[in-house]
Amino acid sequence: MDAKQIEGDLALDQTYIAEADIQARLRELAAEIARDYEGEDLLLVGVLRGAVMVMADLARALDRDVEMDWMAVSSYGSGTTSSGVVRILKDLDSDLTGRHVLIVEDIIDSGLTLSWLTTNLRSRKPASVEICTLLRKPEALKMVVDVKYVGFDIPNAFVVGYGLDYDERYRNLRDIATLAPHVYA
Ligand SMILES: O=P(O)(O)OC[C@H]1O[C@H](OP(=O)(O)OP(=O)(O)O)[C@H](O)[C@@H]1O
Ligand SMILES: Nc1nc2[nH]cnc2c(=O)[nH]1
Ligand SMILES: [Mg+2]
Repeated sequence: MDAKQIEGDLALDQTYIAEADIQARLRELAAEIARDYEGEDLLLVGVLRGAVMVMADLARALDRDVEMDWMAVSSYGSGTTSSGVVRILKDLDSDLTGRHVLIVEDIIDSGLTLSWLTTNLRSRKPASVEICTLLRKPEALKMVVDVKYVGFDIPNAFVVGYGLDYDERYRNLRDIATLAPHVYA
C-alpha cells in the first residue's frame, strides 16, 4: 500500500517519512553496522510485530552474513499510550551466550520496551547487546539505555506505517505517516 492509496483516508494526516528516505537511511545504518561488527558473528533480534519491515530491509542492506531471531513483546495493546507493562508473547529460539546481539526496533517512544528488553537479554550472557531503531521520540532521550544506531529523531506525534500500527491498521503502508489527532485524542 502506498501513500496514494490512503490519500482519501481521514485517519491519516500526511506522509511523514517517504519510502525512499527510509531506505536511504537504512543503507547508511547498514554500512555503519557492517563496519562496527567486521569479523564478528552477528545476531539480529527483531521485535515483533512492529520491527518486521525494518528487519527485512536492514538485513538485506547488510553486505554480510547475519542470523535473525524474533521476540514478540507488547506494551501498547490497541491504544496509543504505553500500558507500562511489558509482556513476552514469544521468546527467542537462539541461545545468546557469547553472541553479539543487535536488537532491531521500529520506534523508541517512552523507552519502556527497550529498557526492559535490553536488561532481559543482557541477563542471558551475550558478548554484547546493542540497539538499532528506525525512529526515536524525545521521551526516549531520557532513557538510561544507550541506543547505538538511530534512523531518525522525530517529534512527539503518533506515527503509523512501515510496520507501525494503529489498532493493527497501516502496518503495510510503505511510507511513515502521522495519524490525525482526532483519531486518538
Ligand atoms: O518505547 P515504548 O514506549 O515502549 O514504545 C515502543 C514500542 O511500541 C510499539 O510496539 P507495541 O508494543 O505497540 O507492539 P507491536 O510492535 O506489535 O506493534 C513499537 O513497535 C515499539 O516496540
Ligand atoms: N504506531 C505507533 N506505535 C508506537 N508505539 C510507541 N510509539 C508509537 C507511535 O508513534 N506509533
Ligand atoms: Mg513493537
